[in-house]
Amino acid sequence: MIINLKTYGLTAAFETAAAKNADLDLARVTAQHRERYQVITTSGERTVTVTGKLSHQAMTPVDFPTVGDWVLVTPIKTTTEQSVITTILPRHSVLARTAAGSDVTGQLIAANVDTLFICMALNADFNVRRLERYLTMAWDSGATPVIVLTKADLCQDLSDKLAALADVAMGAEVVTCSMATGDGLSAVQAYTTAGKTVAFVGSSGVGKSTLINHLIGDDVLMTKTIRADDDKGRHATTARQLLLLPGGGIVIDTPGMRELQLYTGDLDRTFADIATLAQQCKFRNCRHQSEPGCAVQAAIATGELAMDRWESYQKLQTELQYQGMTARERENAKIDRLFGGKTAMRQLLKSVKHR
Ligand SMILES: Nc1nc2c(ncn2[C@@H]2O[C@H](COP(=O)(O)OP(=O)(O)OP(=O)(O)O)[C@@H](O)[C@H]2O)c(=O)[nH]1
Ligand SMILES: [Zn+2]
Repeated sequence: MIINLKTYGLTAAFETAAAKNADLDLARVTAQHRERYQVITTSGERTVTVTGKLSHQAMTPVDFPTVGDWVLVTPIKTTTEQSVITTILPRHSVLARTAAGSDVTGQLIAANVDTLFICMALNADFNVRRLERYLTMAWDSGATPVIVLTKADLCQDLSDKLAALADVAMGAEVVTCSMATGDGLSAVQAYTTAGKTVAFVGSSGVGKSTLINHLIGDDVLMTKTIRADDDKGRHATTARQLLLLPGGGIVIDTPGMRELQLYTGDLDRTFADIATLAQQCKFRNCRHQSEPGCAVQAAIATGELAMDRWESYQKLQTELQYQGMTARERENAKIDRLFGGKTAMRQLLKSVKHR
């Protein structure tokens, strides 16, 4: 079977770039698992690594392939031969994160994304300042941002919110949708046309997975629903990190995108049960570890407070304490990390060269 790589987003520019090395196979990276990459070629999927030369010459993580990259791989002529990536073709967009507190380590999250959906829910999550920040960074990545306002069914003052947005949209188009009613799904689909690569960013819980599942279709949606209680479900669904949509578009959903989501909620409100318990601890500054008279640990012991709930609270709390920054600073820092983008990456490369 011969696969038409245009289905996977191949454009004339990449085709031309690849033609200079006719002895190599053109491929797109569909998933990454540490040093191993899953790629798609005209002859099907392959698991590959990078050549020693590429690895040796790489100065920073941006020199390694990432999901969405177009690469050249060595052909396989015998069944025992192992195909390797020799070249990464120039990227037209790159989503990256830079490590906090360090300017030399960065990590790519995805490459060659055409449309970046910045998702924001039309409930308490709605925050114009945050959106502004996301947009600035998104334009820097090379991808075209589209603002997707989710959960329209929960919104009573849509026109007010749209008016507040108008000032900061910076030329980005705005789409409003609700997956509860299905309204606006077709407006999102209008961007996921044949050969176009899209990705979704936004705070946790705004409805990205729900939207992606609607784009993929009912079958996948069902599997996801069945797996909702299984905390391994997420990994199962993201094993393939570049997905083809039935309508012809391509979605990139890498674990890296998920890991860097912003938690913007109010911890004490989201975890009111834990806040109430904490007030009953013997010591006011109880850290709820092994202090005597700790009501939180007591509740975990009796099962009144589920361990995984306590763990997710701690995880979010750590996130909120992120280097002792204010909520605003922390949020900005996280967005900066998510959208290291070209500018940051260029600086990153420069700083390495100057060592
Ligand atoms: N009312 C309403 N709820 C929605 C809508 N879309 C999603 N939800 C709900 O919002 C919750 C979070 O949705 P997800 O799709 O998991 O959100 P996410 O952005 O993928 O969040 P993470 O999984 O943390 O990355 C789920 O309970 C959904 O059922 C919507 O349009 N309206
Ligand atoms: Zn305590």
